[in-house]
Amino acid sequence: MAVANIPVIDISDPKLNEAQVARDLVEAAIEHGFIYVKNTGGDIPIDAVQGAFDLSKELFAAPLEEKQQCRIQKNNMGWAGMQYESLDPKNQRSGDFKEVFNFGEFVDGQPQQPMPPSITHRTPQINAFYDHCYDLALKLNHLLGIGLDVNPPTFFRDAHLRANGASSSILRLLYYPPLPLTTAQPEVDVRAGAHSDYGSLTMLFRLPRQPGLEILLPSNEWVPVPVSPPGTESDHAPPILVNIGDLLSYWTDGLLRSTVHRVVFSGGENGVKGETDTEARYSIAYFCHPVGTTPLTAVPSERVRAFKGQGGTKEGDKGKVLTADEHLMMRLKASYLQLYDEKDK
Ligand SMILES: O=C(O)CCC(=O)C(=O)O
Ligand SMILES: [Fe+2]
Repeated sequence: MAVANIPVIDISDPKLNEAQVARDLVEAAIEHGFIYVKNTGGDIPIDAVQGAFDLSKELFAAPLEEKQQCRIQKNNMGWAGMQYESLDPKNQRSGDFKEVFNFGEFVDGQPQQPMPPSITHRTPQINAFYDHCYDLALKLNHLLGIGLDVNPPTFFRDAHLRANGASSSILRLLYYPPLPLTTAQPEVDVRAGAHSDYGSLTMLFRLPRQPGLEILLPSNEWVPVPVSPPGTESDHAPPILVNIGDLLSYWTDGLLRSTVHRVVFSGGENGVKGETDTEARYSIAYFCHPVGTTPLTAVPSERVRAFKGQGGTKEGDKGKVLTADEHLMMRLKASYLQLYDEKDK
């Protein structure tokens, strides 16, 4: 079966030509909205990724009461249980078949949401992994600035610097239990409903042989995104999957593509060869957001300007410049109706 034809890019080899890598990254962001970033350990150590998955398994195995003490709040931090979130409420029969835990930005090494007591001893490890993701996200934002000839090329990177203020960036651990084979659950249809991400960009870590992610092509066809695409099978770890979020697409007037994706029970023969979903699936996403007060003003890039001139879109644009936080709030309200309805009354 067809699989997504997403380019694999190596951004960590110091011998590579930075300008060329940046152009390749931008072309992939324009055409696909998704990019595989080779995971050589140069940016994020391989054992840090493995350690984060081990921690995730420990966290989701913690007693339910511990997790319930950390329920997700309006600040988008904390734990959400099975079928709480519905990423595609109009088309789903039931909530997403998954549990998640969202970590907000750490402040002076301290988490900003309650932690299940079983994993508090691992706080420094989560903090360190968060920082690795932050550093890589800065690098990617810088490369996008270079590839788009933004003046200055640090335009996007600077908008993400912690030194300039707090952001809504989130490190999210995801756990998708297997579908019990013995119980007929016709109401369970999807692991994560169709959606696009809200932030500037997302970095996704997956485990070998754990399929399920699909993207929607412009032809309206769903195709799987293999964990280990051709050419990466013998790497020490699968590539990090990077995708452009709604905010960066909005900011660039739609030039960079925010692609709709979902996680399905892909089942035997429909899946990618060598990948199976009879077991629990774990993934880790880092949702990168600019500093909350960043105004999403016109991007100083000829390429972006020319695209806007050709009719690029800015959904929701009513002449008012939104800040990064205002843009996020608009998107969150749509998928956490339950939370916002209860609290806004
Ligand atoms: O688990 C995955 O592979 C993707 C999750 C995802 O798309 C999300 O949480 O936004
Ligand atoms: Fe997503």
